[in-house]
Amino acid sequence: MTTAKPLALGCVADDYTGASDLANTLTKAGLRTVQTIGVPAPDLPLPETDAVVVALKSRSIPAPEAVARSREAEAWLRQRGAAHVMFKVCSTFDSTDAGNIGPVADALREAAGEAIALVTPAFPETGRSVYQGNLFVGALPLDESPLKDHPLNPMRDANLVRVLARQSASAVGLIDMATVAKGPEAVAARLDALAAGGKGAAIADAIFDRDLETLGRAIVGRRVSVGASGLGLGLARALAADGRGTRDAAGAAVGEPVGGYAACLAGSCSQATLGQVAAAEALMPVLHLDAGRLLAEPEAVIAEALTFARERIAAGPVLIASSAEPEAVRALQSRHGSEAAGHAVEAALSAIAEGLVASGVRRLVIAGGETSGAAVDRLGLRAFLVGPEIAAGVPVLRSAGRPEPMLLALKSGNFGGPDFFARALDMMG
Ligand SMILES: Nc1ncnc2c1ncn2[C@@H]1O[C@H](COP(=O)(O)OP(=O)(O)OP(=O)(O)O)[C@@H](O)[C@H]1O
Ligand SMILES: O=C(O)[C@@H](O)C(=O)CO
Repeated sequence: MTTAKPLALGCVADDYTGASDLANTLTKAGLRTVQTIGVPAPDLPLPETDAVVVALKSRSIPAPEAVARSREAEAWLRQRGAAHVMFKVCSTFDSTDAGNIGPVADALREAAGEAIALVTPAFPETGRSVYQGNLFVGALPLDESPLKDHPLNPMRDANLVRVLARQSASAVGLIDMATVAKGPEAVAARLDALAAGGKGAAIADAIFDRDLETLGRAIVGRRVSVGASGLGLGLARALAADGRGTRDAAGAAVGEPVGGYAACLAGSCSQATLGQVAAAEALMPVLHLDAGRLLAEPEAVIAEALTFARERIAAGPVLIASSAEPEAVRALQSRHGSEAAGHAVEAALSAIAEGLVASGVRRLVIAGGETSGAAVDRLGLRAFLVGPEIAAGVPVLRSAGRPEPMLLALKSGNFGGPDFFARALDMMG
């Protein structure tokens, strides 16, 4: 990576859509940002940038591997001058009692030589708020939201002090709203008091962007933090205010149209994505994959999906979806196991992505974090420049380091409105 000035901010994201979400937020807040896929190889030419988000696919892998990959990314960011490294996690705190938020946060805090790390997934733009340590998705506590049915990590407890403590070696404290409302100095003092009392992590309340700006100002001079894009917003605004940003950062040029065909893939089973797939039926040909048959005879299902696409993409975009309602997902998982079913479907969708690109697709919309990660890895994409925002948390991305550029949209499962696929394709045209 060739960049002259030291990075204002380094970020390590635990999935690709989350990385895009954060890169979008940082760009809008005034930091020119590049998203890389993994730690970039030395030969990867990248523009001068204020921030780098290193995207990993580490949310649902064994914790020791997630820790190793995250520490490698953190070290790379420090070498490029990042004084602060933020570990980007899901705004719905997607994790299990095995991790990986706790183990990775512990490791990055230790690597940074910090006594305590502030942690908050609050992201008001998408309706995520934290109060008394409890995470709300809209008006619902996390454990009453659709996230309770997540295929890989169903969230069954809204109290993040408890959730993080179960997966962390650190004792976990709380920075409550009353403290946040007093301003950054009060937050910093509370952090130091918790550290003195033996806490290694502190869940911070936040409901509005102003709360995140307070948190950003409180920790911008420290070396590590953990959060979703809301905390990224707070840090970016603090850094931009200190002159560390770029005036025209928002919506970095996506460059000339990339041409080629367009296609959409959906592996997310979130309620938002299910609604988007349903809305797409009126706009483009949609193929619903039979996940049960896909596990039994993947090659046949992949070949049929690519035939479906090849017969139609010259006339316009198509959508290929494995997305299903929770009860259907649970039925498949009960027969094959959650991880095995998930990984098999991801592998099939990534093979379809490869076949689509081989058939001339250069504009690709993908719904789902794990699904996006599998497809981007299969396509060998190495980095992205951040373009205009399609929907909250989802920018247009232009591939970097690829002979024939592509445009992508990597949509977190819960993000976007019913017209997301249409909006994305329109902005990538
Ligand atoms: N019909 C299905 N039955 C069972 N599992 C499925 C089915 N379709 C997709 N999956 C799996 O469900 C998981 C969906 O995870 P993914 O991260 O892609 O979406 P998401 O969790 O909604 O998005 P995000 O991580 O951005 O919130 C993947 O492992 C995918 O392979
Ligand atoms: O923070 C979020 O909700 C998203 O960026 C995400 O991480 C989904 O995988």
